[in-house]
Amino acid sequence: MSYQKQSLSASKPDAVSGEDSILAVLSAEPEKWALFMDIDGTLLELADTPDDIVVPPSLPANLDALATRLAGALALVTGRGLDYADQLFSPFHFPIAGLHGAERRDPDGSVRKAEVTAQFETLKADLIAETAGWAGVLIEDKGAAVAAHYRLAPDRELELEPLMEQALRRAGPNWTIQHGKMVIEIRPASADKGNAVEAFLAHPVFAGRRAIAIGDDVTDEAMFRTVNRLGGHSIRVGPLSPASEARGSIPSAEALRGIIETLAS
Ligand SMILES: O=P(O)(O)OC[C@H]1O[C@H](O[C@H]2O[C@H](CO)[C@@H](O)[C@H](O)[C@H]2O)[C@H](O)[C@@H](O)[C@@H]1O
Ligand SMILES: [Mg+2]
Repeated sequence: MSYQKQSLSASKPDAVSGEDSILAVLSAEPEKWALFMDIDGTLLELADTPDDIVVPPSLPANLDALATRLAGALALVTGRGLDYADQLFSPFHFPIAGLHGAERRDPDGSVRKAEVTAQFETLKADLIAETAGWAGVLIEDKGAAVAAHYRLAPDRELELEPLMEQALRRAGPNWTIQHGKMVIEIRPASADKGNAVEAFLAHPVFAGRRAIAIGDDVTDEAMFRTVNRLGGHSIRVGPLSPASEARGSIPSAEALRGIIETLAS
């Protein structure tokens, strides 16, 4: 398997050099690193709808073996709801942040969930009703967040934008808009993926380690900025882009799973 090698943090004298790779770095000194990975588009290929994703049967156990090698310093950081994302990797339960950072389960098992107000429940029901006739548009109810997907109806993006902006005004200041791949979401404003990474790093299992964050989308930029600031490595799945603050890249989810499998064995 091949993957792009980039100068990951050239300005830092102790940084991993451009000739190194995530594989080499993690293999050489697993006790020094903490790994934060996004799910959709990063560990898994994107699918037409949220429920159509496929988790390769070997992935959960490979993640568990890698987590063991990192002494537990591996977390999933996703826009999915925590419970939904968690069951994808059953029977394992990794430290996980859901709803783009608003929900979190720490290594000690303690769970922090975002509050769903009655007003937000009404708003979600209204969004479902308002888009009922929009063929291909899918409203994903994630509890304290809601996503309007238009992957199967790309022409609807321009109509969904004002609809979601209007819904955000109804939701109030505790929520914010999150754009993503063929999706517009309203998520809790309380935390982003960067905040989630920092919260994990404060936990004894992760503390003192340098962070590697791997993601593919706009929401992952928050954790890229955080790990860059903290002297870690930011890796984008897909080509490097001037629009992204990621400093390294891996070509595909399949390539990442290959790296995980190698590290797990
Ligand atoms: O942060 P992530 O783990 O990458 O989650 C981001 C969103 O992923 C899901 O939507 C995306 O993947 C779907 C399945 O591949 C795809 O159909 C959709 O177009 C993508 O936007 C998920 O449904 C969202 O809730 C996540 O926020
Ligand atoms: Mg993603």
